[in-house]
Amino acid sequence: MALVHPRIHILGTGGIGSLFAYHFHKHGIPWTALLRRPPNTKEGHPSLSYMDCTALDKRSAEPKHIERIAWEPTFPLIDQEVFSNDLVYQKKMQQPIHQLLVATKAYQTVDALSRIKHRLRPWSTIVLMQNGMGIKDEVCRAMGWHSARDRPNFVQGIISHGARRTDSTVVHTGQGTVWISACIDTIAQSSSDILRPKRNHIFDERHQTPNNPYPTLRPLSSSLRSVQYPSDWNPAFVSPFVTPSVPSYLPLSDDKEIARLRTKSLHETLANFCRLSTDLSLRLVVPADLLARQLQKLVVNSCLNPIGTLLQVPNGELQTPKASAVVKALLAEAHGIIIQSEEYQLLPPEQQATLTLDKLTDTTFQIIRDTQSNYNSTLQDYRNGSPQSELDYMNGTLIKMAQQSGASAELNTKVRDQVGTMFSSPR
Ligand SMILES: CC(C)(CO)[C@@H](O)C(=O)[O-]
Repeated sequence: MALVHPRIHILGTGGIGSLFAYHFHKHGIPWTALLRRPPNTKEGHPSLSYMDCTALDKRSAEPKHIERIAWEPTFPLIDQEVFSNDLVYQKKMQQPIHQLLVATKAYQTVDALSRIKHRLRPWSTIVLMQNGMGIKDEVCRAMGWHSARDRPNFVQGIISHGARRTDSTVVHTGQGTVWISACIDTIAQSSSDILRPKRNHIFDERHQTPNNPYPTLRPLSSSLRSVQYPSDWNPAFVSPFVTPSVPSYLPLSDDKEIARLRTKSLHETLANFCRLSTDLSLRLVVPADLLARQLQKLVVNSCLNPIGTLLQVPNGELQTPKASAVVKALLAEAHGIIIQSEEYQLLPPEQQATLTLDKLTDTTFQIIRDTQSNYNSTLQDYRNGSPQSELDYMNGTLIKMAQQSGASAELNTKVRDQVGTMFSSPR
């Protein structure tokens, strides 16, 4: 029997969301784009083209087309009028989402997720693939997911590929890497367990070597494979007047059953992403490894993005003596903040050793050299007219960490506020 891959829903179909969409399509993984409004196509079916501008081989720059992609609107403004009496549409809009990739801007996440909250279950798996930190906690607070039992699984990703979407074409502009890991629920376990992956059913670290330091996904046990997701669609609920916030499934009362469903969904989601390992240099890492990489990226983004944005220059210009002195001062402050943070304290010594000031400085200036002709993403957002910057999830996260530990965040506050003023002024 052919293997059926569970469907992935994608929220945020800009460059990164569409890059994943193309690769899911290539690997036969069904996916649905959740769009703000019905796509504007003559045929009534959207299409997506993929253009690889990262390869030297000119032939690969030929666009590859995907026709008739599945889509669902999430913002039923226009749709309310068009579809409010359509029972099939109503039914579709209530169906549970088992796997969700979130690739919106960090500051759009809560609003976008709140529109599909009624379709998420405690065993759904949400993959956050965005810049910055602190998004998961903000989402859980805003959705009222206070206990490990109500909230879905979370997977955190870090991506360094460059991609942009123009109309229906996604252009892969820079080869990079994707790192993903499960977020182990901090409520369910004591803090010393959080980053100890050997205790869970997901990672297999037996075959790691110095040349291949990555764990593999444990095979899904046959007992979990046979677990069925509750079929929660009750046709009696099909009504044009269904209120999305009313759950249309009978909540499960058995904690063990919920835990089994969660493990199955988490595993299936990671397995779907791992199918893109070769195409997108995607690496599954243990949670401690991912957290260390997130902290490193947080520091790089918090020091490079605001200065490049305030000066409105490409990354390479940050090597001038004046600009690099400011970047270095920010780096010193950011380092002082992270080493006093709760997150850093959770890391094992080998991961803490990757976050010294010298290493962070070397990495930041290496990235500046590697991306010298690029404009950083915050400056691109500014030039594209975004109403808000993602710095609240970069420098803003460092400032929150500093408030908790009592470290100084004077410079980070200053640049965050200056960039905030820039974004709120007319362009
Ligand atoms: C690495 C980076 C700073 C390069 O521009 C990128 O993460 C960005 O633009 O945000």
